Amino acid sequence: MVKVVICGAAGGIGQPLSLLLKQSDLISHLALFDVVNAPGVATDLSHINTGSRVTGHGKEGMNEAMKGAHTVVIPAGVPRKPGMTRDDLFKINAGIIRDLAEGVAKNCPGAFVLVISNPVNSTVPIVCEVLKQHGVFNPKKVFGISTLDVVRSSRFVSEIDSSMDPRATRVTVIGGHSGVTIVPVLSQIPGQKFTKEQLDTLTHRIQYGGDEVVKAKDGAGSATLSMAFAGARFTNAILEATVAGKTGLVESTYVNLSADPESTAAFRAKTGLDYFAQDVEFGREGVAHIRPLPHLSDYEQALLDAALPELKVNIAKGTAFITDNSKI
Ligand SMILES: NC(=O)c1ccc[n+]([C@@H]2O[C@H](COP(=O)([O-])OP(=O)(O)OC[C@H]3O[C@@H](n4cnc5c(N)ncnc54)[C@H](O)[C@@H]3O)[C@@H](O)[C@H]2O)c1
Ligand SMILES: O=C(O)C[C@H](O)C(=O)O
Repeated sequence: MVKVVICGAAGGIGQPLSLLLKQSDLISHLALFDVVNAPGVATDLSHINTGSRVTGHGKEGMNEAMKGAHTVVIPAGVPRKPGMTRDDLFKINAGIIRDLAEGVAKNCPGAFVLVISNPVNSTVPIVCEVLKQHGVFNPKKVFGISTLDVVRSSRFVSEIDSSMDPRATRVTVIGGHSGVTIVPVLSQIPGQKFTKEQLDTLTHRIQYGGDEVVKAKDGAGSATLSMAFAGARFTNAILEATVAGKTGLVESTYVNLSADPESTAAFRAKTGLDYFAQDVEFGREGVAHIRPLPHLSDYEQALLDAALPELKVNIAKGTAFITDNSKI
């Protein structure tokens, strides 16, 4: 039995993500949890003729939804409006994520937890700290989904150079998931010959792609459909590795670096960071290996240097929200 829970399943991301995951043959039970409209979304999806059973769980139904889950995907919380940063969402989303992480600790302590809710740089540390407090933290099983940065990179690169197939062009994106903390490693794309001007354009577009959508939606939220696509791609990769035992799957994702202490020791000592997005190889237990940093061009090294201070602040803020009672 493979039960996957979507928290925030009736939202802008939650609905299309649930639809995409309803198509997975690796899921036997899709449990949709939301404080509004979950039963309606679940009943609708339950008529689709794929193998999984779908259940809906409203406001009081978190424990029931999470009981025995294999994987918990979290797109719950508020999205940005024009003029806001992701960090501006912390005030509301931090408490939501803390409560959901409590639910994981109590109901499915061994589950894989995939965090979409922003600010990802801080919400992932919140989840990890809550699980630590309950004595059930396994760093190999908690992921911040930064796949949308990778998806955007592949697409935007192909718009500048039409010889690059957006489906086949894999771009490693390191750092975090907000503005300057998003560091695309474009120099590693085989055969790339971008000019400095193209690199500037591409890098800015990848770092601020989220703002492009927020602006275009003009107050009606942020990326939902492209995020659902990215979230389904990431969740399917986790399921293929952990349920089906498929090897060789790699995604850039934001993780606690203690998931692979050996491979990340030098980087942690140099930067003092406990969380970072990097290419991760998946295995039966989740993180099998965090790859060493790819070779960075001088241009990318400067981007990384600019990312580190903000990342550090974001991580400390999420961590303190759980560990420092004066911050609650
Ligand atoms: N990681 C990424 O790349 C990425 C991309 C896009 C959006 N996001 C983030 O995802 C989050 C959701 O975005 P959206 O557009 O789907 O928002 P939305 O407002 O459309 O949906 C959020 C849903 O969460 C539900 N919710 C709120 N509190 C809850 C709780 N305690 N338990 C369960 N459900 C709860 C709401 O009822 C709503 O249905 C935002 O924080 C947004 O910034 C992240
Ligand atoms: O930009 C946002 O607030 C949503 C998301 O993080 C994105 O990158 O689209």
